[in-house]
Amino acid sequence: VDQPLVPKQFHLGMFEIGRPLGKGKFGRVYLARERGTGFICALKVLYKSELQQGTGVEKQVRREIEIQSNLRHPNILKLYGHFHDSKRIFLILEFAGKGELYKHLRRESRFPEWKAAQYIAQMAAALKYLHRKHVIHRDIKPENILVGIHGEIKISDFGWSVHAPNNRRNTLCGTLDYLPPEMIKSGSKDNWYNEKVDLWSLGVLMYEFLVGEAPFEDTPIMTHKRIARADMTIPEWVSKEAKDLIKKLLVLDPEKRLPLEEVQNHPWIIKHCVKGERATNREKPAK
Ligand SMILES: Cc1cc(NC(=O)CCC(=O)c2ccc(F)c(C(F)(F)F)c2)ccc1-c1nn(C(C)C)c2ncnc(N)c12
Repeated sequence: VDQPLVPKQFHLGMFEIGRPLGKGKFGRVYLARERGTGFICALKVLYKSELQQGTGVEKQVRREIEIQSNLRHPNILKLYGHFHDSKRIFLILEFAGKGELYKHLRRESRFPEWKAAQYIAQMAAALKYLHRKHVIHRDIKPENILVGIHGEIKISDFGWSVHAPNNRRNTLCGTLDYLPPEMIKSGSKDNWYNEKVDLWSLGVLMYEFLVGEAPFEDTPIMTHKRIARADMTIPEWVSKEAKDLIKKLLVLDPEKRLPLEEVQNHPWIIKHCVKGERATNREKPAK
């Protein structure tokens, strides 16, 4: 694939800044076009003052950029490069033409099984790629997923949370819904660095795609309790194949969760994602 944004040294003058796309997690995001090639991208502006000061973070930022720059997968938001001035860090990222997945989910309230299956298949492929590179996402949720111009999903903010200054704040303030049992139980944290945490969150994501709300959604205290017991009910109108896959991912013992290869070969995925006669009829013709 030709890499349009090749130069190692970027600077602000190289870009025409377009409309603001919104506020991202750490900064403002603008549509931008690289003057030379006309390449469209998303430019994220972060204020150094907002990133925790102190040497630790600078190192982490560099490591984060290092990890993200050499990841290349169709379902992972590409970081093309970065540059900074005295006050700001600029990230040049892939433009996701259809914006935030969670907005689509809220608007449609829940996804039909064929669409949910396609998204979960893409997530499994992206997570398999990340895990092969020893990157654990640890923050899989609809808010961290964008949609590309062709409807394909793009995971972002990956690895970022593994290296993020895991001050309890951003873990506690964010939703508990997606945290696996091993991350809410106190005690040994070594399970936090096991990639199986992403399998649990994939199960939570699949449930939320199909049902429109997270499986353990409740008051924080109750969510905590219900996650620790994997206490959820799946509505009877969910297909039995989908129920089967959810139950094989939302398993308390990390070692017993269905591996990504088997997720990709699960009957529910095969039924909806294999092109041609076996795929069930869909609203949209197969691309
Ligand atoms: C631009 C954009 C970026 C991201 N993800 C990230 O930036 C991850 C964090 C990161 O890569 C990172 C890497 C190194 C590093 F040092 C730091 C640090 F420490 F400095 F913070 C952070 C997620 C989404 C969007 C986004 N947002 N939008 C609109 C919906 C607002 C969009 N609409 C269309 N296309 C889009 N791409 C977006």
